Amino acid sequence: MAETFDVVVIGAGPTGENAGARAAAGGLKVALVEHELLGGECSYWACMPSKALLHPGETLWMAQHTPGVRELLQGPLKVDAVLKHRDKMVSGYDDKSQAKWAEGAKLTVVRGRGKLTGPRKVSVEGKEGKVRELEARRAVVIATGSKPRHPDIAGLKESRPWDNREGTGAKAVPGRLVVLGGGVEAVELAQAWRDLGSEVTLVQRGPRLLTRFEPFVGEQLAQALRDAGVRVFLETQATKVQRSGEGKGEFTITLTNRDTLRADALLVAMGRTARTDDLGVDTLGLKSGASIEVDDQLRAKGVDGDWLYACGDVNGRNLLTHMGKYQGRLVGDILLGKPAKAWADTKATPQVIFTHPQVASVGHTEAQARKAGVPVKTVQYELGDVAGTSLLGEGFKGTAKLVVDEQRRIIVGATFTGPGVGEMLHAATIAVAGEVTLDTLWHAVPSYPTMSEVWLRLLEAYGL
Ligand SMILES: Cc1cc2nc3c(=O)[nH]c(=O)nc-3n(C[C@H](O)[C@H](O)[C@H](O)COP(=O)(O)OP(=O)(O)OC[C@H]3O[C@@H](n4cnc5c(N)ncnc54)[C@H](O)[C@@H]3O)c2cc1C
Ligand SMILES: NC(=O)c1ccc[n+]([C@@H]2O[C@H](COP(=O)([O-])OP(=O)(O)OC[C@H]3O[C@@H](n4cnc5c(N)ncnc54)[C@H](O)[C@@H]3O)[C@@H](O)[C@H]2O)c1
Repeated sequence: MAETFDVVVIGAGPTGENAGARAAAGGLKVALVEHELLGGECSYWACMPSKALLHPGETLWMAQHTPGVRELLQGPLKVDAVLKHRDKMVSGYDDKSQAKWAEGAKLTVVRGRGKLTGPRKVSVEGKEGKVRELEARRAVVIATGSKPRHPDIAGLKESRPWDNREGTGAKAVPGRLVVLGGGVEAVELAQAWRDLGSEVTLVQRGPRLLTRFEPFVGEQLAQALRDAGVRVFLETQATKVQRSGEGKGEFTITLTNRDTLRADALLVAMGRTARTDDLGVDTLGLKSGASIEVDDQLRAKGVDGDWLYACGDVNGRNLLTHMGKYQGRLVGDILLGKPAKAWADTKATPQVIFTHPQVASVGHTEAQARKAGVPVKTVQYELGDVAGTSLLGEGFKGTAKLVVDEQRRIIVGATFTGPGVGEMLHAATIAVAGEVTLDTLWHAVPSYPTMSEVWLRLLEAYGL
């Protein structure tokens, strides 16, 4: 006999937790199904550990630019202390505190692997093989996240390389690390392990790093990584990977430019795919292993009856924790009968890359806005020319760029590079999501002497 709930959520990452908690707060009876740790990839093997590894290096970098402080510095980071800090940030890979939170949020946690067995029906197989059948009166929400994509490179899979789990969780610093990929994960983890003393080589197939961002971002970051001692190969790919010692020894990586790299660890950071294999979506006519396409109400396209929702990484709209949480909250509201529609994830998505310098962006790049037919005017200003930046540290640089819809006189995109710019981003997110006109922004006066004064300079450069 099936256990009945109003809503069954499969996957208890940040997205599933938010969807479930929102629905439960409104009075619905919610089951939250999880087969690993409550908190998902983000809490244990992605956002939290990577930022815990990056922050000490960034603090050191800031200190190295600060007269009176840099003279006090003695030597490199204390590796043991940084790794201990990382372990604390992932709660020792234990989800006890998350389970307590779920209880407080009135969620019924069902441990095991969830699988759709028909409309509104989910079967959950626990570790010991015991199966529980669940039935949802209102809806099933898929929030199963994503997993690393390993391209078809000869010998790669057999060599058992690192993915984000080892890349954020390693217990020791590899002497030589090769990173395949030039996206967000690649640059952050290349930076983190370099800061901790590894000899890092990054191999990117594209002409620059971070190709989804404004071109100056990738160029500046490649330079910053090189200055930090990372070897950066662009327009290069790995063609073959070999490993000695029965999959435990040294890696040999052959590149398209005929170079051969040798390494103690190899990190694959080449994108992610939706976790929909073995989920039973094929029984509903959806493609197993592919993202679940959704409408703006996060309803799975191609499934009748308004009962199947998908949010977070699994729908492929935006692979970011805060956007998954946003979608989760919207689904919770929709299930409570409130009018809600996702639009921030197509026009006002913010993202921070925690390298040093940081990268922060929201909305469209210039190229994306032009492609969307927006009448574009752009303005750019060097962050180093703002008084607040020079006070923050000697020789700090960076760039701020606004993409403006000239007709509506609103900002449709903003990008910043520089020290600590992540904390400056929310002002831009408010301007983009709120469609605040430039004439109103002129009266949003930034404090002196902060880096935010770059807003004034950008508006002046626009012509205000
Ligand atoms: C190295 C790295 C660093 C990152 N850093 C950031 C960052 O700084 N900021 C940011 O915004 N984003 C970051 N991201 C992206 C972020 O991790 C994801 O966007 C986020 O985890 C997505 O949340 P989710 O809940 O959709 O999926 P997940 O966090 O993947 O959670 C899905 C959950 O579903 C469970 N599950 C899957 N299948 C089943 C099943 N059949 N039955 C039961 N349970 C199941 C999984 O065990 C997991 O707990 C990073 C990613 C990586 C790889
Ligand atoms: N701070 C953050 O917000 C943060 C940090 C890490 C990851 N994330 C998110 O996690 C997701 C995954 O990150 P990611 O860096 O793996 O993905 P990504 O899509 O950002 O980058 C993938 C990289 O792999 C390369 N690549 C893909 N296929 C390839 C192939 N066959 N051969 C050679 N190169 C190939 C691409 O050129 C690109 O450089 C992203 O959506 C990202 O936004 C976010």
